[in-house]
Amino acid sequence: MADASIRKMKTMSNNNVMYPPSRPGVSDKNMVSAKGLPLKGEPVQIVIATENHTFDLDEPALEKILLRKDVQDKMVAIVSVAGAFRKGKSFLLDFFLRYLSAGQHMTGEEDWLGDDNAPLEGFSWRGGSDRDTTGILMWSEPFFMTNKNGEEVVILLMDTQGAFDSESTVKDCATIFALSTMISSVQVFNLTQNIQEDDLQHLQLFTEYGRLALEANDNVSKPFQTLQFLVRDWSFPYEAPYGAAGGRQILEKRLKISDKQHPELQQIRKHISSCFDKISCFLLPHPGLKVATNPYFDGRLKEIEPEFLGQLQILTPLLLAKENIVVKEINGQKVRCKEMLEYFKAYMKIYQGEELPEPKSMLQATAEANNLAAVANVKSFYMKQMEDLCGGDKPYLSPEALRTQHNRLAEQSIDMFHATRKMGGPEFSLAYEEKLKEDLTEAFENFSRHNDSKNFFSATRTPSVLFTVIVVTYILSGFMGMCGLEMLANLINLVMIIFLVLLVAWLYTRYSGEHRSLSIAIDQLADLLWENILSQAYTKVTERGIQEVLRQQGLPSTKPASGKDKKRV
Ligand SMILES: Nc1nc2c(ncn2[C@@H]2O[C@H](COP(=O)(O)OP(=O)(O)OP(=O)(O)O)[C@@H](O)[C@H]2O)c(=O)[nH]1
Ligand SMILES: [Mg+2]
Repeated sequence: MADASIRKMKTMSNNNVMYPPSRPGVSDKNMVSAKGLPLKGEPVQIVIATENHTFDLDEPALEKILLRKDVQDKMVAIVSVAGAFRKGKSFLLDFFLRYLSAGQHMTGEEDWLGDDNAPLEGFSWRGGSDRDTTGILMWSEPFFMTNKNGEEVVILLMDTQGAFDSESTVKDCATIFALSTMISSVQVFNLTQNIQEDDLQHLQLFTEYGRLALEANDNVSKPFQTLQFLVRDWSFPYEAPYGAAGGRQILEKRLKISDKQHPELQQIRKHISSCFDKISCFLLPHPGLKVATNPYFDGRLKEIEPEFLGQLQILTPLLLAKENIVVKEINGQKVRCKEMLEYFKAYMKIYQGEELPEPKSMLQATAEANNLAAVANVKSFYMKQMEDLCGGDKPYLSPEALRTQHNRLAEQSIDMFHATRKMGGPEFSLAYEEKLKEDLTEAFENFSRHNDSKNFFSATRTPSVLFTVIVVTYILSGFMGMCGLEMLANLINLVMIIFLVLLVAWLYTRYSGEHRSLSIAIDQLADLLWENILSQAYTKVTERGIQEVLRQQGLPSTKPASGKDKKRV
């Protein structure tokens, strides 16, 4: 209640006096329902929108509603209204409140709209172009009803933050819509004037975000229950009449799938149909200019067009009458209030966590897709060229030649990436270009390794090293034996046997493909011996051999100049 008052004051101070004040009603002590009875309850902020674009659940506030003694064990029906901002969602919910509070005292088909001069109160609503509702609010007072199956049901009303205002990101809008769709048994999708293709696209994006959170990807069970398209200010009653029948007509037209349609359009429609158990539509007339443009309009009936009120009297029972109310079900099980609290907490956690991908704006998503496709295309060009050069069955290529070819192809690939038309501009593409360069370098390293493995000498390095050690130790042990150094000879013999065993083990692992870690360890040992001892000895021996040949031929030595010599030169 205090929050609502603070919010009211904020709205008034943020926006000029030109704007009408919020009408939370709750702060008015003398708030009365249409029938003259006090409207019990207040809007409670249960999901709070924070400044850093995250949402927090006010658990104690929600517990206060759902864990009330007379409520917690009863089945629950949650009706939510969601859609773009400033389109009369909260205003509509206040009529739902009137219906439900009058229903507690109604005996039959009475006029629940009530007094012509009573201001409309309940959830905060107001005129003006800036957003009003933030996060998610729930009416504190549950309404009790016995449905057509004789089950006692608690009805809760939920108001949501409007989508597409200038302060919310795509993720914010998707989170509120998805969360309210997951929580509610009836989601009213509030639109104005028509059902447009972009409305369907947003619905697809938001419901997919919700479906992802539920992990209901089996495509068999439908993740959500009832979706009620509500078209406000319907201006073509001569084409489709106001109300449910006209709604059905328009919905059929908009959700029709035909073979002639582009697959993308078909896919949107299939997706929406696969998400909800029941989809319907209702066309509401314009409520009149006073409602839409008068800043001092406070919701009294006498200023609203009778045609609008007439249709409202049809729509409201369609959603809230005991024969129509939809009990919340999850996985085919009817849910009680106290269970709903747990679901609420669990769903909230998913949206607060990191595991869901971030929904993006259409341009950003398209630009990302463009750039990724360009990277993939260029990479496949590079891979194909390199495969032709040094792939699987191609012979060994000198590392220098391979690097030259790589440099040439990498340059060509980057040029190709630049030349590909991509959305998002050069700055956006920069990160993808960097990634492409990294990928090409990594691919080149793999090609190089593969090429090296084709080199006979590097392929036979391990057995050669092991064999050399065996021969040297054999000769050495013989020599030591001849010198009478039996102990040393035995020790060297032991080393020889160890290396013999290593050689056999290496041959076995290479032949069988088993114990690969042992093979890698032996390779590493061989590399170590080669790099630290044998290669140096080998270089020295070959160098000395060359010098000897040159000396015999009477040619000058090719020995590298020492520090002193260099100075002299
Ligand atoms: N044209 C038109 N205006 C309406 C209708 N219903 C309510 N309004 C007006 O729309 C304005 C906004 O009403 P709200 O109920 O605060 O709208 P909202 O969708 O909750 O707005 P946010 O909370 O900002 O998302 C008010 O001035 C209402 O008088 C309708 O059916 N058609
Ligand atoms: Mg609102």
